[in-house]
Amino acid sequence: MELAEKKCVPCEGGIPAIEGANIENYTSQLKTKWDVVDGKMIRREFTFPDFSAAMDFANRVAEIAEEEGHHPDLYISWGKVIVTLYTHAINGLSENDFIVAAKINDLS
Ligand SMILES: C[C@H](O)[C@H](O)[C@H]1CNC2=NC(N)=NC(=O)C2=N1
Repeated sequence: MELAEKKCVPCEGGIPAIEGANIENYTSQLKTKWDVVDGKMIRREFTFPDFSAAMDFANRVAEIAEEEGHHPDLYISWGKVIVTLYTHAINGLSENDFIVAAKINDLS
């Protein structure tokens, strides 16, 4: 099943983080490139013509996050949104991060 079709599973810890070569297995399923940061987060920068368009995008990301119960860190500035995903409960990456990334990719 495609990542974008999956639903996040509530995570309160107790599962191993996705690491090493397994991260590549997931990033390769994403339709655009997300950078892997410190081996435990994925990040993508989105650009827009102005602040308002960036804010609109961030609000659509927020809707996905609330629907999925899994929340990215968002940096919003003029014409730019940086989305960082990791699973706080395990201080690393879980499948939830890649599911939300795939759904965010489908916004643009
Ligand atoms: C039970 C519920 O799934 C958790 O509290 C969720 C909420 N959103 C979350 N978002 C992220 N990014 N990491 C988490 O560990 C997390 N935990």
